[in-house]
Amino acid sequence: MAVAARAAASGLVLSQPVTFVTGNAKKLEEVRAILGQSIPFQSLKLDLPELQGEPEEISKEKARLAAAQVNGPVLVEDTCLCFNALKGLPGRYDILILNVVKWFLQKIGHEGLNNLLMAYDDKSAYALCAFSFAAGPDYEPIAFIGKTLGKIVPARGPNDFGWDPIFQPDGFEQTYAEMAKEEKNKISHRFKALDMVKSHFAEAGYTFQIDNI
Ligand SMILES: O=c1nc[nH]c2c1ncn2[C@H]1C[C@H](O)[C@@H](COP(=O)(O)OP(=O)(O)OP(=O)(O)O)O1
Ligand SMILES: [Mg+2]
Repeated sequence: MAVAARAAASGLVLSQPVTFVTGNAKKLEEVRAILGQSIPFQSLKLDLPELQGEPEEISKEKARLAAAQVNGPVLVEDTCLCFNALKGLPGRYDILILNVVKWFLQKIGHEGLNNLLMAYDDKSAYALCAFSFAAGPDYEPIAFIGKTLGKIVPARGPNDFGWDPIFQPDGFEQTYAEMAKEEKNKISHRFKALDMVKSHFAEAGYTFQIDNI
């Protein structure tokens, strides 16, 4: 394929679809539903190092690594579940939890995450989604952060996507898992971040000129 991206008077011309880097089928399903036809993309699972730090920095670094590997435009995403009760603890444990939630969830399960908060009155939490877009290896990534506030509850609803059964968004009586997919996709952390991605694409005037070579 030709050069990944080149500057043009009307904005950036991308000569290949954006590669959305993920190994998570459920995420991909939601990203497809939310983006619709707005941004041409394909998905790719890449094994990138799990980084530590602030969500925005982690995300941008992931985009840099991915853009170098793909040699084209990339979109990466990290999702975190953060517990406000743990904020007071030393060492940024809220951030630690969110970075390790994948294996943490596998190990201790929904009940374990509830038990973790048993000692605290504050069950409030937020779901945070960090997307970063890099137009190519020579472009600085841009981060988009979406946040949905809620609380941790005993699991309710189908158990087919991560911590959906234990997260009840503020203003709703249902957990993410109990909500219809279309409902979740209207209010979720992922929706909010992707909405910013879409606006950015529209405002920056990116165009796609994709030739099948
Ligand atoms: O909307 C969501 N609702 C419920 N659970 C979710 C959601 N989004 C991510 N999750 C779970 C999956 C994983 O247990 C953990 C960290 O996710 P995270 O590391 O970003 O995803 P991943 O490693 O499975 O896929 P990827 O290849 O895109 O990094 O949170
Ligand atoms: Mg991951």
